[in-house]
Amino acid sequence: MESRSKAMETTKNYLTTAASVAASAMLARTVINEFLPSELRSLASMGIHKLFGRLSAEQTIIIRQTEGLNSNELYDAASSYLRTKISPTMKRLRASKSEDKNKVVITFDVDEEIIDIFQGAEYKWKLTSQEETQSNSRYGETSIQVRLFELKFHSKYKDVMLNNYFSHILERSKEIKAADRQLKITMNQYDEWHYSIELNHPATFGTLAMDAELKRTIMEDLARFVKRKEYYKRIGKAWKRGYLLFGPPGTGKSSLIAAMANYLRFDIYDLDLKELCSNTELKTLLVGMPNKSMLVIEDIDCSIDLRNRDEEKETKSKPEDEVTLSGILNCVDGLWSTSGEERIIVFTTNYKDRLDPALLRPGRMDMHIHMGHCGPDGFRVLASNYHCIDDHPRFEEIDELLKEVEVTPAEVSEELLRSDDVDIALRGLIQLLHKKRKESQEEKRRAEDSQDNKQRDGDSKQIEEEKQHVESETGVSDYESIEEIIGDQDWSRDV
Ligand SMILES: Nc1ncnc2c1ncn2[C@@H]1O[C@H](COP(=O)(O)OP(=O)(O)OP(=O)(O)O)[C@@H](O)[C@H]1O
Ligand SMILES: [Mg+2]
Repeated sequence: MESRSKAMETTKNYLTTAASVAASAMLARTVINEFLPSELRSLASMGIHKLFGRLSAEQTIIIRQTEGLNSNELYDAASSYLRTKISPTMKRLRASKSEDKNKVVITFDVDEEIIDIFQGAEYKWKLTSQEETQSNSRYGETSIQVRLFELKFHSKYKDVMLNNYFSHILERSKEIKAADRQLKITMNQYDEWHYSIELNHPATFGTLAMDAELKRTIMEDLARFVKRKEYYKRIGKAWKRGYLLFGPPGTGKSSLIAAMANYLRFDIYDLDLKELCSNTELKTLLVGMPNKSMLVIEDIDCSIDLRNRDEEKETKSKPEDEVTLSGILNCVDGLWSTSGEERIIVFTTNYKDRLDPALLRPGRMDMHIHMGHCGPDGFRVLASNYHCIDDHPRFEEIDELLKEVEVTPAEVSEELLRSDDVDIALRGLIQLLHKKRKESQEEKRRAEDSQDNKQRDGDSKQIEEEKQHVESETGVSDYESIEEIIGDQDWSRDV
């Protein structure tokens, strides 16, 4: 009896150890032969054969939280990765939040299973926990709980798993961690990246009011850029991309920069050129920037005189005591930071026409983005941001006004924020649009009047000149009388 239960227990243990299925099969056959009546033997043998056929194809890999004293990177990566695979059908989940993060993290609990499909193969994950004894010189033997993942898969996918699946998990977990990371904005003082603060700008492409088509183009451009490491290598170009944002104040240039950083999960390096004394200092700062970061130079037209490159050439003999346009161009062309990769460079300006054509030349800044006044697309986004509405009886009227009136998204936002009551807020906006329309009509009228005045001034000046000319030629001082004198004469021939 004792030997029988021992044999059964051994069989059970073997059954759970997929790596030793062949041995288990042999043992099971022995058990069948020894303990089952002959008529049941053939039936049981067939069943066991099928079962082991299936099990022998299944392999299990154990991924422990720690290996000895070392933490296991693969376990951490799998934890992050599997978090993204949690499905609503799972019965037991765990929730946690640390004080320094403002997010609740959901993970799955011990004994829950997750099935993941990768490159056509099925991987079955289960989190388990087991008690182990640990000897310690101080406390002697203590028991600890060790977490581990059991990963089961068909043995034919073993190579795929070892070569691709684990690296996929490690790669994805890096991305997930990057997405969870708090973004920073770093500023320079003189020639050093001096202090960083958390970037908590809430702008995203979703909340940005701009032409829908332009928004889509920018998002696609960014997404393509980050995927193109190999492409840039192949064409021999630094893995960088430059954007020039231009438009009047309050049209969302800085908001777009924040949206780009939030979208790519890149830190921002906000460079104040006025803090710098030379191109060398500029180089030092660029070299000190990490990968996956965004260099931002706002109001580039105000930071440095970028109008006349010829002047720069003329003063070339001067010591390098300022940041020059060619310094900036080198930074755009990526000459000083060929070691760095995955960089975005963004310049902003309110006045594109003040920039040197060298900076605007094709191939220099990859995309020129015009941030314009608020149109119907932009207004819809703002109405949804501030009042969670996507339609309202007054939208049509507003759309019509927006076609005529130049108003910035910042001005529209301000009106929408004035009241929680959407009707009051929209009424305020309509009043603003009417006021602006009136102002611009008056301005137009004034401009036309001044044009007329100029024309009139010009005419009277011309008349005055003609008068003086006639005076000097004829000695007659009264214009009326000149007309009388010359009468029908051919003036040009006479004069
Ligand atoms: N396109 C936009 N979409 C959403 N909100 C906007 C947009 N433009 C402006 N705003 C609102 O107006 C505020 C000011 O906009 P922002 O600072 O982005 O403008 P800017 O173009 O950078 O102006 P400046 O030229 O003065 O630097 C933002 O915080 C935001 O609330
Ligand atoms: Mg700005």
